[in-house]
Amino acid sequence: MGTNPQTMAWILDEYSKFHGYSPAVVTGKPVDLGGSVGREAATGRGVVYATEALLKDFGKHIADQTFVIQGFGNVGSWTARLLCEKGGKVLVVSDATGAVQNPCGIDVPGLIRHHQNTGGVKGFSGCIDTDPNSVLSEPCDVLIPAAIGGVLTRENAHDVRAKFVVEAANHPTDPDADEILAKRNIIVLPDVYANAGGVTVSYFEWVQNIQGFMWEKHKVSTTLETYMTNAYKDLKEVCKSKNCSYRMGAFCLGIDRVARATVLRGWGA
Ligand SMILES: NC(=O)C1=CN([C@@H]2O[C@H](COP(=O)(O)OP(=O)(O)OC[C@H]3O[C@@H](n4cnc5c(N)ncnc54)[C@H](O)[C@@H]3O)[C@@H](O)[C@H]2O)C=CC1
Ligand SMILES: O=C(O)CCC(=O)C(=O)O
Repeated sequence: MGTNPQTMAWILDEYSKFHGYSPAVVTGKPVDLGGSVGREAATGRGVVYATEALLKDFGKHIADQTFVIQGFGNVGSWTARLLCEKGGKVLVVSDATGAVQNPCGIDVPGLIRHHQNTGGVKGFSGCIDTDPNSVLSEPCDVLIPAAIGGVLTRENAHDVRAKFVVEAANHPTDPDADEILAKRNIIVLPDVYANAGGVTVSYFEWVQNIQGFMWEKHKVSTTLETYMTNAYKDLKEVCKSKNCSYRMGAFCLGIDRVARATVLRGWGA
């Protein structure tokens, strides 16, 4: 958060001054300096693939759902843009400058232009300004926190009026809120899966850097879609077999993979 490809270019440059040109040492670089095409959009794109997989499982589609998004930086704006392209209706968007609302669906490309011109979402002419403090309790099908951590707490989890929470930000839901949302049958898709599109394309960037062979945009997007869709299937299977939440399932899956690799290396008891 608060960084961009320019920041990663400085890290690359500083490291390379001491160790020689080493593009694979940092990811999220500008494409002109060995970054991957598609990395900028990757986290939002991954959030959308994850949301699509979740909704499909519940017999729903992005095109018939409404969305509220907190945060309109890299992750929030790409998520909004791609949801909109798939026919989803984004009702409310907020950022550090304020919040905007349009019950008929926000013109996301217009909001992106307004954001580029003014540095925030506040005052966008296609919407009405609304209270940023009530964003998490706005009625919608899917609530997407895509800003800072710790925003869903025991103080406000009772007020959430979404059916699904897709964690695009890192740890937006604290453990108390997680419990409250579960009791209220609100499905939470955890950050460890939902926002993994970013780190996945960072992995693709690293692969491209060490191979010295850059991929085309289509390959990045389609490979990411395969990873996110397969990961959802694996996650769902664990949740079913253990009768647990998506968060618990994701942790079980991750820990089990590390444990298996550890035992295979001869570290077993
Ligand atoms: N950029 C990436 O590839 C990934 C980012 N994430 C997580 O996603 C979240 C967002 O990251 P980015 O979009 O990259 O950051 P960013 O710096 O591009 O954007 C952050 C956004 O949050 C807004 N914001 C800050 N404080 C706020 C508040 N109190 N209420 C509402 N909005 C607020 C800012 O105005 C801005 O729109 C962070 O939690 C980050 O850790 C997770 C995985 C990958
Ligand atoms: O790009 C990466 O390697 C990590 C991105 C990520 O997961 C984050 O910003 O939290």
